[in-house]
Amino acid sequence: MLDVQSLSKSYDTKRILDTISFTINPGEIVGLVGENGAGKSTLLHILAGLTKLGSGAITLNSQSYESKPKKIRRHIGFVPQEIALWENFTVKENMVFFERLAWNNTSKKALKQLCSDMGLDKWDEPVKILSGGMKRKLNIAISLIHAPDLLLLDEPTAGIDLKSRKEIGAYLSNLAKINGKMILYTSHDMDEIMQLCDQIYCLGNDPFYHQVLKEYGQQPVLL
Ligand SMILES: Nc1ncnc2c1ncn2[C@@H]1O[C@H](COP(=O)(O)OP(=O)(O)OP(=O)(O)O)[C@@H](O)[C@H]1O
Repeated sequence: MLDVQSLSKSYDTKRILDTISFTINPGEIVGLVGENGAGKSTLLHILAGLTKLGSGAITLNSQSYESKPKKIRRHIGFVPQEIALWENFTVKENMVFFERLAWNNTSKKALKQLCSDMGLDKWDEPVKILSGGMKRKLNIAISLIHAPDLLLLDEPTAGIDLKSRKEIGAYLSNLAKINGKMILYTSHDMDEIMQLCDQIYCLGNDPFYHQVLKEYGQQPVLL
């Protein structure tokens, strides 16, 4: 379980996250919504161990971020908003490159299977010729190489077509429901969030988002 208690974060004097608390259970997909600048990426970066928290406490499977940061990092997969791939390398070369940086050893066969499970079958093609949707899928596949328990996705379907969105959604659903992963997901697409997520949290005080959530039949859970 991911347990976030009274987490706050400021940049200079600007308070971005203000004593937020929530949990994510194994098998659960949580959607995070909110206006631009509400702090969604900041929260994901803190949970990925890339940005220091200001105050509060976070534990993953009962281990504290503060006392076991390196150990915790092994159990987290993070897909940033920006696609981060080697454009001149093939899909296979990207997977092998990132596998070497991972903590566990994964065979090429298993890496290829990871890609094809996600509907990415261009194993020997250079990344630069892939569509945006395929690049997104590869980014997600890379984040899963070390078999993390917690997967953090920052707008993983931004700018991609409906079919790829559906494929990614189905894949993430299986990861949660069959493999028991915890998934935290940001998106500006409310339909997608509604379809995919078991729980929706709203960051920030913009009444527009509270209203939209109500229109979708959701009592907004405000962080
Ligand atoms: N490294 C930083 N230094 C100072 N301010 C920052 C830094 N990173 C983010 N911010 C500020 O923190 C606030 C929250 O940014 P963040 O990117 O987390 O929002 P967001 O909800 O992810 O927005 P979007 O929906 O546009 O991606 C913004 O005002 C941003 O300018």
